[in-house]
Amino acid sequence: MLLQRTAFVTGAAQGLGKAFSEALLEKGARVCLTDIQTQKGLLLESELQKKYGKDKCMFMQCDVSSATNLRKSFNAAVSQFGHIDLVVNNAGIGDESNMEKMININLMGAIAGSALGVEHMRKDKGGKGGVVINVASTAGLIPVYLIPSYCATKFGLVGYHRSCASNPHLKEMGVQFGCLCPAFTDTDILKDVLKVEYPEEVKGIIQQVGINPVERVVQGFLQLVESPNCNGDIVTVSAQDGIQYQKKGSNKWSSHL
Ligand SMILES: NC(=O)C1=CN([C@@H]2O[C@H](COP(=O)(O)OP(=O)(O)OC[C@H]3O[C@@H](n4cnc5c(N)ncnc54)[C@H](O)[C@@H]3O)[C@@H](O)[C@H]2O)C=CC1
Ligand SMILES: CC/C=C\C[C@H](O)/C=C/C=C\C=C\C=C\C(=O)[C@@H](O)C/C=C\CCC(=O)O
Repeated sequence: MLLQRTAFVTGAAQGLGKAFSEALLEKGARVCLTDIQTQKGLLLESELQKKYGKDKCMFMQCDVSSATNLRKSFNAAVSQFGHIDLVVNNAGIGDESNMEKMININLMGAIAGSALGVEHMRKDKGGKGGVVINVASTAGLIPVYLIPSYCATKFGLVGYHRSCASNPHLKEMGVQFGCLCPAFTDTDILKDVLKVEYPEEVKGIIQQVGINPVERVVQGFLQLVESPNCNGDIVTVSAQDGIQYQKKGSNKWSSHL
């Protein structure tokens, strides 16, 4: 299913973005890795090119909070690979002390990435169709009083996902929107969550909720992108409940798609 597909992944230098990219390469896809961290990204590019082949991946420095930067990176990826058919808007931060920056990256960056994805992929304007995956969070589905601004960005992103997925013109565009909502996962972003006003309370919640291993989130991600029809779907991944799906238009969660 992923063989011959070409993905554009933001925030791919480490954490979940790196793990999603490696999983896609493992399945035979080509990946344009992008991140604001140039050195880490270039090191990863060389490591992955050795493992999967030079023509399988490339790294581009890209700050998702700059629409111009994102557009240039999309164009470079298309020049290199010919087309893009999977966009993974994954870049994100958890800095409650800098609300504006967080909105620009977590929400505006994902919206800009989604819009560019649609522009490049839509069949009715010469594209080949494809899928946009927005990486939100369970903190985009349930309120968490300790991280309200982060929640606002992720609730916003879930709302954007649901709205885009309900566009009746998507069929002629050949584009689908899927949304991944992990709960706490073992990556560097968890360091940010401990910088909030009541870190002990966050630790208490994390202790109750548990921490996902990255591999479990990758499993949820792959199930979403490999689904023949993921449009409007939301996949949550948590240490407590594992992988759960909500199909478009349903308010029920189930353990299979
Ligand atoms: N780890 C967790 O507990 C959870 C994470 N998420 C989401 O998963 C996504 C990935 O985060 P993690 O891998 O966990 O964290 P991470 O901190 O390990 O990775 C985030 C990546 O985004 C990049 N990034 C930051 N600002 C950027 C910008 N302006 N432009 C481009 N790239 C930028 C960073 O350089 C880094 O490589 C984020 O959207 C996060 O909100 C969602 C739910 C749970
Ligand atoms: C700066 C943010 C960085 C990472 C956050 C990440 O995106 C993940 C957040 C995920 C989940 C948060 C869950 C929070 C849950 C709650 O606050 C409570 O509603 C649940 C409290 C206890 C759970 C025990 C129970 O199920 O009853």
